[in-house]
This record gives sequence, structure tokens and C-alpha cells, in this order.
Amino acid sequence: MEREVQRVRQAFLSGRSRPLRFRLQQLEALRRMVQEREKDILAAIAADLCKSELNAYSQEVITVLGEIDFMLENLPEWVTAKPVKKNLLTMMDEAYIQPQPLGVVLIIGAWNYPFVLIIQPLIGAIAAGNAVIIKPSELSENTAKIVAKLLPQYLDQDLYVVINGGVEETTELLKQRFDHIFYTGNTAVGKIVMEAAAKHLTPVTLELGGKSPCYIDKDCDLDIVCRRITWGKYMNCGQTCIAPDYILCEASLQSQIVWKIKETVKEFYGENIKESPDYERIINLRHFKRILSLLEGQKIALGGETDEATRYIAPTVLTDVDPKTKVMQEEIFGPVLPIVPVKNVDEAIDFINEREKPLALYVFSHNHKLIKRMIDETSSGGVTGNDVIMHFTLNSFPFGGVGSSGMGAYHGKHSFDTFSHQRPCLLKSLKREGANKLRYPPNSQSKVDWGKFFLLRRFNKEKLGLLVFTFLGIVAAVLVKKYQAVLRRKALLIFLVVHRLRWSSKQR
Ligand SMILES: NC(=O)c1ccc[n+]([C@@H]2O[C@H](COP(=O)([O-])OP(=O)(O)OC[C@H]3O[C@@H](n4cnc5c(N)ncnc54)[C@H](O)[C@@H]3O)[C@@H](O)[C@H]2O)c1
Ligand SMILES: CCCCCCCCCCCCC/C=C/C=O
Repeated sequence: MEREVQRVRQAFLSGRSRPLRFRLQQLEALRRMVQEREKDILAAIAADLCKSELNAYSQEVITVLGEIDFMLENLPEWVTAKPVKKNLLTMMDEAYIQPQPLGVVLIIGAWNYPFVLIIQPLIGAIAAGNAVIIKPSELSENTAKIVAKLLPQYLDQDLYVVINGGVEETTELLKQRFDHIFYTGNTAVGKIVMEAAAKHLTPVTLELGGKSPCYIDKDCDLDIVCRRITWGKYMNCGQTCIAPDYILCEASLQSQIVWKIKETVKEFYGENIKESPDYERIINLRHFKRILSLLEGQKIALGGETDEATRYIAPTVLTDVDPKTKVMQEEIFGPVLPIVPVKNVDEAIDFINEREKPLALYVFSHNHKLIKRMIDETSSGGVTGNDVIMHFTLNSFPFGGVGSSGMGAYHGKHSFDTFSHQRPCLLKSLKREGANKLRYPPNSQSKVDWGKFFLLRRFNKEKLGLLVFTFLGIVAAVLVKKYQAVLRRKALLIFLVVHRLRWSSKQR
């Protein structure tokens, strides 16, 4: 493992991942890989999650292609140095921020969207000029294998490396020194990753989970609300990090919600859900049993049918759920939707704020003010009003959690920033030592006063214009003189002295 990481580091140190042209060419090659090997990729995802190829394409491949195109379009602008505002002490210098790659990045993926969750961060890491080691989830082994097979056929083989394996291999990998670790998965392992990273002071992005609440106000169109919630909750069999985990609403709405979800389930998956190409299965037996255990003692208002042999769990709704029960203590990550009755929006806000900060929050209402109030008075990674999941699709948004749902974010420019160091660069001249002398010992009151003037003096636009105009006038005048260099310095000095004296007298 150590040797493998060392090999990737050597490749990074060669410098070839840095030029813009190389980054664009690698991103184009990645796009070619997705397009040319689409069938293989979709088949692998389908095998891992019992997912139709159409769904695999819409849920994973579209996002990846969109992200690559967005990067290709914007990268030339993002990589350029950005000049910054200067103060009086640095006004003759060059000052800019240069984004630079961090070095060798480790990306650890989760199984539930096994392709997009490793390829989307990879796109950001390549765009920012890094070398990357990718560790796909061992639970989605078909996707892990196809990614390990295809990437070296399209990308630089020493800069971008896939390492497959389970907990043992990941633990070994985490002992190595990286320049950034990007982890997607559950919160418990997130803590293990962060602890390992701390040994090398490696910064981390943690894309974690949590219980994302969904508040339904009585002032809304329940047909549409239930259709949207049914889509987001049962997509991928509930195994989506930002799926609505539970519903909060007034008790009187429960029966209508159950009825409308039931009708929508029929509309989406037909009479025989098991036969539907659009309904997935639980990833493994451990998760299947874990989800079943959440149903114990609950009032099942819809669904509840299961089949262990195929790890099938029907779209399920629980009503009158007691917040103290197990289903409300952990992220469900399956097709089970508890409804917890609350008296009103105030109680819903308190309910959310008494718990860990979720990855997403959903609010449904015709009342725009109520939605805004929920946003203002709660915290979550992201929010969608009157829909679910859809904030994920906007790559101008930073995607990530807050508190126990994660730290850091990615997608689009946010990915580029996550994998870049914003390096401040100040380029001075070895001339103009007069002004620099102000900071050298021995110190004096006069030097401090000059320092205050140079660093604290604020010019509004008019004054700045006047200053520039006067300065240019002086420069023009002295240029025609014989001893221009000496005179210019003196004139500038006189101007600054006069200006500072005026400023000091005003302050007194
Ligand atoms: N925020 C997001 O973008 C996002 C996306 C998907 C999933 N998630 C969250 O991830 C969770 C589901 O994923 P999961 O955790 O079951 O996926 P998982 O089991 O695939 O684990 C994630 C990764 O962690 C590694 N890992 C597991 N145990 C480890 C250990 N002890 N030490 C080191 N590495 C270890 C695995 O090898 C894997 O690569 C849910 O909580 C979900 O909400 C979050
Ligand atoms: C045909 C229209 C496509 C609509 C877009 C669907 C968006 C699906 C997004 C799925 C989320 C994938 C990432 C998951 C993260 C957490 O698990």
C-alpha cells in the first residue's frame, strides 16, 4: 500500500497533472470512457443494486456527464490567478491568489450510488490538478471492479489509481499520508477516517448521512406533495443519503398522506411491485435485517411485505410514530417512511433542532413565508422547498452536510475549491526600501503613525480618484525634470506627509 501511494506521489511530483491542457485532456478522456463503456458501467450498477439500466443512467451517469461538461467549460477561468485589492504599503506590488493542487487525494466511496459517488469527486480532483487514489465501496463490488478495469484504459495510470478492498485495505490505506481525504459514507466510519487523517494533519471532506426531515404544512396540494415524496423516498429502495427520512405533519393529515402515497406507489410501480423494473432491492442481508428490525412495534399503514431471499422490502409507511422508538433513532436508509405527528410548525422546528443536524431538509407549503421561516430557524446540509432531492442536481450549489451530517462540500466550482489550495502570492520589488524601513527596528512613534496611515487609512472612491489624479500629475511633472527618480520620490513623500497631517488633525 505504501509503495502504491508513493508511486502516485512520484507521479504528482513529476508535475504533469498541473498544466490546464493536461487536466482538460484527462477530463475529456473520462467523458469518453463513460460514453464508450456506458453499457459495462450500467450493467455493473444494475448488478450491484438490482437497478434498471435506465435508472442507473438517470441517477448516476447524467450527473457525471453534466459535471465533466461544466468543468471543461469553466476550468480555464477557475485556474487563472485572481488579482486582489491592495493597501498603500503594497500598491506598487503584484498581489494575486493562485489556486494550486493539494497533492495526492484519497477518495473513499459508498455503495448506494457506487459510480457517481467516486467519479464526481474524481472530476473535481483532476480539475484541480491533483493525483488521486480511489477506494470504491466493497459492497458494490461489480462497480468497484469495472471502475478499476476502465480507468487505467483512459486516464494516466500513475496519477489516478483504483485500490479495491474492504475494511482491512481501507484501514491500511488510511495509515498513509495524503494531502486530502474525501470520504462518503456513514457517520461512525467518518469519525474513523477523521481520526486517521488527524495523525498526518490531513484535511478531510466528510460526506455523511443522517435523518433528513420532511415537514408537510396543511396548506399544500397533497397529491403533488405525496407524488414527490414517494419518488424521493423509494428511489433506490430508500438507499439515498438525501432521501426524506421521516415526515412531520399534523396528525389529521396522516390518513390522507398514506392514501395518496399508496395511490402513487401503484402509479409508479404497478400492482406487483416486485415485478417493477423501477423498484430496487436492499444491498445485503445485514442491511435487510437492520431495516426489518426498525418495523418492530410500529403501526404499518402501508406496505411491510418483505422477501429475504431477494432482499425485497415493499414501500412502507408507518403512522403515529413515537419519536423515542428505534426507527426514529437512526438513519433508516431503506423504504420505510415514518410519520411523526406534530401540533404545528413551531413544534416541527423544535423537533428538528433538538436532533443532530440533517443532510437535507424538505418543507412543503403554499406559504412561502413558512418555508423561509423553517430555513431561517433550522440547520441542515441543504434544503429543497416543495420537492425532495432536487438540490443535488444543481452543480452551482455546494453539496455537503453540516454538524454530524458532514463537513466540506463539492460539485462544480465547489469541488474545484475543495481540491485546491488558494495560494496568496505577493510579489514585491527589491526597490522602494524607503517605505519598507517603516517596519524595521528601532521602532518609533513616527513609524507607528506612518504605519497607521498606510494600513488603516480608508479612501472612498472619490478620494482615491483624487489621490490617483494628483499622483499621476506629480509623476508627469517630475518626468520632465532631469532628476526624475529623486524628485518623484520627494513629491510623493510631500503629498503623503500633507495628506497624513490633514488626516491626523481631523482625527484629533
Ligand atoms: N453525504 C453524501 O453524499 C452521502 C452519499 C451516500 C451515502 N451517504 C451516507 O453513507 C451511509 C451509507 O454508506 P455506508 O457507510 O453504508 O457505505 P459503505 O459501507 O460502502 O462504507 C463507505 C466506505 O467506508 C469504508 N469503510 C467501511 N468501514 C470502514 C472502517 N471501519 N474503516 C475504514 N473504512 C471503512 C468502506 O470500505 C467504503 O469504501 C449512509 O449514512 C448515507 O447517508 C452519504
Ligand atoms: C430523467 C431525469 C433525471 C432526474 C434526476 C434525478 C436525480 C437523482 C439524483 C440521485 C442522487 C444521487 C446521489 C446520491 C447521493 C446520496 O446518496
